[in-house]
Amino acid sequence: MKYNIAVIPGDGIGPEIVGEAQRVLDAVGKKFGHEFNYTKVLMGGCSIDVHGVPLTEEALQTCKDSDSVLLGAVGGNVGMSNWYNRPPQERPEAGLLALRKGLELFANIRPAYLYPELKDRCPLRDEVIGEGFDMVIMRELTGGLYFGKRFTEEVNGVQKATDTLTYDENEIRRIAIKGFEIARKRRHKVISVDKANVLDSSRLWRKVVEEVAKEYPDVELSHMLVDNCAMQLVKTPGQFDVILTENMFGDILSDEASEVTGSIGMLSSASLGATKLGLYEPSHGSAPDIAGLGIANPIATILSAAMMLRYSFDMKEEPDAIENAVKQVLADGYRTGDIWSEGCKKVGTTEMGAAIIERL
Ligand SMILES: NC(=O)c1ccc[n+]([C@@H]2O[C@H](COP(=O)([O-])OP(=O)(O)OC[C@H]3O[C@@H](n4cnc5c(N)ncnc54)[C@H](O)[C@@H]3O)[C@@H](O)[C@H]2O)c1
Ligand SMILES: CC(C)[C@H](C(=O)O)[C@@H](O)C(=O)O
Ligand SMILES: [Mg+2]
Repeated sequence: MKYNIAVIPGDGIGPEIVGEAQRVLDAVGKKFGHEFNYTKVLMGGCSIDVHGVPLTEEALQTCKDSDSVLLGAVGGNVGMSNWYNRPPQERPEAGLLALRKGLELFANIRPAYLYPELKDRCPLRDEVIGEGFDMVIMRELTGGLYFGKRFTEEVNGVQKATDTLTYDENEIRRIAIKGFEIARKRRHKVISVDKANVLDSSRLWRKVVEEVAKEYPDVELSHMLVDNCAMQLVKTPGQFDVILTENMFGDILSDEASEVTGSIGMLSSASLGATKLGLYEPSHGSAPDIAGLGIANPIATILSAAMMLRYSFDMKEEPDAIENAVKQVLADGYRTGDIWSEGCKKVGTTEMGAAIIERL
């Protein structure tokens, strides 16, 4: 089969990690007889430098016309046109938000799994980790604060900035359904995270999630306030199976969960909508502090490519093969700097990619 993939290397470490994911996809294609065709798309700071905007209409259209999209990361305080000093809607990150919205990818799946081999990289004590850590954050991705009205004004000589948080019941219902569906394939447990003790949007969230839960009697639902959740993630991480939450809470909690797995360099993600077209990207950013050094961990991006094969292309053996190769590489002691510990082989980005391909 032939598949057309839009590839967005982006900024910072983006091109380095995406390059490894593409090499892994090529190896999978060769092994299983698939053809992956790539179309490179500019998005983020690199697009600002060339086109003056973080995402052009043509770039968005190329993504819409593809079978799936693979993304590295965007942003950073570098670039010819000084990306950081631009207003939010003109910054590299605005390109990413426009892409998610433009492709209507409302469901962001972020799995956080602690490989037994990385237990010593987890900052939590053994008795806290207990049986291990294997959860998924189902994050709403096209609503909430990120897409509300925002403006800065001067009122009576005082600077005032406003961001609004809005959800309607349909937006909540469709992400809740995705959360319960994924829980059905896992340990049948959803913890819905909100701030219903303060926010109207959270009260509606809770009400709609409870309605949806009635259709899933085999899935246990409980609610947790977001501040408590941030604490519980490091106190009793094993209690979580699926966290279902809104956009901003999911952004913050997924970075926290990533550290429990040893490094944000391990956290993959898939963004899905109503069709098979998905966006696959690591949960981390462009890591400007290590860009160009050849030391970034490509595993999150490689695991995101595996998610692409599973969710957009309905493959099974192929993503399993990638995931097993990653497990094997870790068991064989290969580590990039972010997950390295005494006694392991420290490798760079390309060596890690090559070691995974060897084990495919
Ligand atoms: N999806 C995206 O494109 C995305 C996601 C998050 C942040 N960003 C952007 O990235 C820029 C930098 O953001 P930040 O510094 O807050 O977050 P970041 O995730 O880029 O980096 C945080 C820390 O984690 C490390 N890190 C991240 N990925 C790594 C990897 N694969 N291997 C090893 N170490 C890794 C970095 O070196 C850094 O120390 C900002 O402009 C931000 O908006 C983009
Ligand atoms: C870069 C930024 C807009 C993005 C987000 O907040 O969604 C990132 O932090 C992420 O987690 O994918
Ligand atoms: Mg984030």
